[in-house]
Amino acid sequence: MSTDRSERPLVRVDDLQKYFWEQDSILDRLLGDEPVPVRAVDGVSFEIREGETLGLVGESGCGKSTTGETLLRLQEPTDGQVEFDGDNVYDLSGSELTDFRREAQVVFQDPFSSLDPRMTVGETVQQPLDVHEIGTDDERRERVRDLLERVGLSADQLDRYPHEFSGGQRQRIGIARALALEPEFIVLDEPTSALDVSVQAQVLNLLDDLQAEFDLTYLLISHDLSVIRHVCDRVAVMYLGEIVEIGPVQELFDDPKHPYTQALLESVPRASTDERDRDRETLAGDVPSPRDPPSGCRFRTRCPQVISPEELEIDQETYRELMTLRERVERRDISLETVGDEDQFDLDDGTVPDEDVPAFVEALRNRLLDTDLPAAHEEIVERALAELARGNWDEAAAQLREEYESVCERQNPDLGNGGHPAACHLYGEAADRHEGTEPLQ
Ligand SMILES: Nc1ncnc2c1ncn2[C@@H]1O[C@H](COP(=O)(O)OP(=O)(O)OP(=O)(O)O)[C@@H](O)[C@H]1O
Repeated sequence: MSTDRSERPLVRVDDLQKYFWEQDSILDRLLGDEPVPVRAVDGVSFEIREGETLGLVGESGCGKSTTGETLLRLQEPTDGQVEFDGDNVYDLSGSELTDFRREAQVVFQDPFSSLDPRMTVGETVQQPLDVHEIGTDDERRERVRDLLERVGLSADQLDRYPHEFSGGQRQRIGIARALALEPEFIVLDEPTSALDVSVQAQVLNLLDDLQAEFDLTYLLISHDLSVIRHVCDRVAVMYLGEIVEIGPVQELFDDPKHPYTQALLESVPRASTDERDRDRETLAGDVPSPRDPPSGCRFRTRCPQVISPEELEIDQETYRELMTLRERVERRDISLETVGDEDQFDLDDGTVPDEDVPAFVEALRNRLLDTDLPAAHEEIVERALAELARGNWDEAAAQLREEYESVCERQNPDLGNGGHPAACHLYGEAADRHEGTEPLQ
């Protein structure tokens, strides 16, 4: 947004974690199971430079809001550190904490629920001034009038209630309230997502003007790539509680490195049908649960560029099919009872009689895989499926893992440093090893 930016970080987030425990089911508690946390934010590090707008983008549920709220200390962290202007936010108390609460503000998505319906607009905007005991009564009222006019409302509207305003006007009220204490930093959490498209641009322009006028630094949380592109200086991309890529906005849009960023950019709706078909392929599958994220790279279960072991020499599509097969074996998510024609195989004790194993394996293989495999792989798969026929799920999983395990599931790639890092094995050591073998796409 602004052009006059310094490189000095105003906010420095270091390995921030926020886990939630409170949503364990009653059944879990009755059974006395160990609570399993929701790992909403799982070790994120980034900086926000003075005067810049950093965008935080990712699908719903990836931890954007929790990151914003935790770094403002609206939520206590599970671990990690946030420095604001050189001080660790979580160590602050007393007047230092009060100062931080003035300097760092938030604007929420939903102007309907974030404004108290029983308070007039004047009271809403004045409340932070009252709480922090800034100025005399007259000075506070004067400041509220100025603020309302500054955000494009009229000072005559002071005594009205939120329901008398449109969505865009209510968001302006939220912005005026956030500005009341002359903050340095504002977290904008989906500030325009609840607004009509025509109003969105006006509110974004207002935020841009205010940033220049008051030297503000923004963290803009949005799932909307067009908002990010038009407003941000740099962008951090989040997936399942982690930052997978961060870089200058233009560079990230022109040259996205992480397969997740590439998929996000390609999934922006386009006009032509062909493109839309492609989009569906690029971000296939559901986001895994943040209670039990995949091992290694968290995106690997949906990644179209998973790195296969070096010597395999099979294409990406076939490898992806084999990975899916393996995951199903590991989860025991294959119904053996329904293999073949009705009552063809007798599975009374969970195993197939020896003489039926070859026919069972053939029927199961044809049900599970669409692709023809090179002979060596056909053999490996059939051997593993024969273990299933004998009820040996763990052995089948072990055999498949030994042949097909990817570096992407063994190691979680680091984000690294520099101007535009991406947390992906395609850019790490595995990439060097991979060079010159199979094409990745
Ligand atoms: N108070 C809470 N208790 C338990 N789990 C929570 C809580 N708040 C958030 N979560 C979970 O943490 C994860 C991250 O949520 P968060 O709201 O930060 O994501 P988000 O990227 O901002 O998504 P959205 O855009 O939908 O708000 C989600 O799985 C969410 O269900």
